[in-house]
Amino acid sequence: MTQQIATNVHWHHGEVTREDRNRLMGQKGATLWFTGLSGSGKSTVSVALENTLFEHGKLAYRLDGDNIRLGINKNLGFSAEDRTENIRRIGEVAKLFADSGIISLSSFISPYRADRDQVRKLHEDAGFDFIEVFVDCSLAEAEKRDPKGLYKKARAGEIKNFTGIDDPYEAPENPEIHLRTAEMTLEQEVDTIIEFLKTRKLLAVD
Ligand SMILES: Nc1ncnc2c1ncn2[C@@H]1O[C@H](COP(=O)(O)OS(=O)(=O)O)[C@@H](OP(=O)(O)O)[C@H]1O
Ligand SMILES: Nc1ncnc2c1ncn2[C@@H]1O[C@H](COP(=O)(O)OP(=O)(O)O)[C@@H](O)[C@H]1O
Repeated sequence: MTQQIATNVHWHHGEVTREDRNRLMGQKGATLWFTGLSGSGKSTVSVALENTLFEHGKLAYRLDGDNIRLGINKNLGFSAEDRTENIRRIGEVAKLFADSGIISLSSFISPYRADRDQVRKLHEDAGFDFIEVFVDCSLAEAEKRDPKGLYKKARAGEIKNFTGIDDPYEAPENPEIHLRTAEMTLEQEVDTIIEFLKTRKLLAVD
């Protein structure tokens, strides 16, 4: 947990409440957290889900590893410390999205269980839904797909500390949603998530 350095700072409350925003949006702000190996399908599933939600008048916003690392987190690499800081910052951003009434789709390898649990706590302590989605396929399958050619480079020693090759991935023990992407179609994966969101009553407000 990064220490608070600035002192004498306090959260400033507005007059429009979280519930007001949710009513305006006709949905409940929440965070879906996609975790899995590179090439497991995190981005593919979140893009398809965003499309389906949009078609149904629901607003989601994707926070994606590569995109975030080109901007807000461009000063971070892939050491364990930097991955932890990457996830910490994204967790805070996702929480702001949840507060705004938007459903954020956060797709990061997020290899460390403790880092994901920290983001979960951040959300749940503030009363936000945090839905961990384990995007699961074997290393062999991810390597066979190799959509960006990164496994090939990692095997050739051109990328160091590559998750699954010479860096760890700690699988979720109790994710809300478990997608086995070598056995399910993309459509089944999206349906599974939509059903879960409906069960949690996140796609409507009373
Ligand atoms: N060493 C190493 N290990 C893993 N991944 C690497 C590495 N170097 C670059 N990349 C590319 O960066 C993407 C992963 O970034 P993340 O922010 O999701 O990583 S992490 O959560 O901080 O572990 C990852 O994206 P995805 O393939 O979409 O997972 C890769 O494109
Ligand atoms: N059932 C499936 N779900 C998701 N992706 C799949 C599936 N079957 C095959 N794929 C392919 O696997 C690759 C996953 O890549 P990507 O979504 O970029 O993964 P990640 O974001 O986890 O790195 C894509 O080329 C996608 O077409």
